[in-house]
Amino acid sequence: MHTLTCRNVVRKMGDDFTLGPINLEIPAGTITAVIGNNGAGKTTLFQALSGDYPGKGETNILGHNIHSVEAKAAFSYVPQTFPEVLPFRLQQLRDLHAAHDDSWQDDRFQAFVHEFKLPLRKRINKLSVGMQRKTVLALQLSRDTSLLLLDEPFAGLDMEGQTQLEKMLLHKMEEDPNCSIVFATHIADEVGRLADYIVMMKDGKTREPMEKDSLAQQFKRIWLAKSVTGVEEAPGIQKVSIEGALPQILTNDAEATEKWLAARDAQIMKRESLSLHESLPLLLRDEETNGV
Ligand SMILES: Nc1ncnc2c1ncn2[C@@H]1O[C@H](COP(=O)(O)OP(=O)(O)OP(=O)(O)O)[C@@H](O)[C@H]1O
Repeated sequence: MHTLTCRNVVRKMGDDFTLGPINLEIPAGTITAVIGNNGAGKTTLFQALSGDYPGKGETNILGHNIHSVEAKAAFSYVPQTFPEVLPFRLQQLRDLHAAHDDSWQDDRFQAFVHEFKLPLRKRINKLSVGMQRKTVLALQLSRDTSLLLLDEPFAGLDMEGQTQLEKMLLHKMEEDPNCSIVFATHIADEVGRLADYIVMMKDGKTREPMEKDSLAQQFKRIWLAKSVTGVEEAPGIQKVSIEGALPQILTNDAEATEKWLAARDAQIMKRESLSLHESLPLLLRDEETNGV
């Protein structure tokens, strides 16, 4: 079952940038990290997924069109900027949700207020940028919804806040195993700790979601017993260097590289998977080279 489906979603932004066409399916019970370099279109994608745009194509949440009342009730959205809440006080927004929002969970809200130490009676535009984000996270995550769309939710949070948010998101998944979370991030550690899937963006387009764990199989560092002629041209090769006396290669397609090496009787001394800190930038660089 899919929590969110997108069919041929296209949004033109001025003369220079077009989002899509986006075709995307987010399975129930999964966490997906959307990654991409600055300007790749992540925020524009989140605006499109939330129905916050006049564009083409169709987005459904739990089978309901994004513009329907049913769909609106089924997801929470934390955008990158939120000018509409700034003039209010958190208490006023809490009262509004408590009175009119069937999905509102006040005990969860009180827990957020306590954890994030949120002031209820101060105008939100008088809070620091990080506190403003915590405020909007508290409001949106206190709604009992099946899909969380979070555009860079960790940006601007202090270290304690990042850890708290991470715990809250994992707790939400435990409480509601059919819930889905889609979040944009530039932080490899958050991808590592939270995501099941990674969706990569470049030039307004998304690639097929890939399993995070598959990256460790694909991206490897391999040490060879001696130099192999033409190894720079082997499939998947990202970099060839000498470490100590041993030639070292980085590959984004370990299986194909090792097949190529085996055909030349090259001896492998050691191999290790790359951390996400190393593999994600290579993945994004690869996109720059190969296109999507
Ligand atoms: N209102 C607008 N009018 C015209 N172009 C826009 C508008 N808003 C965004 N864009 C363009 O859309 C493109 C994608 O921007 P977007 O903010 O979605 O990227 P992003 O991946 O979220 O970037 P970042 O990682 O820096 O947050 C950029 O080239 C940007 O200039």
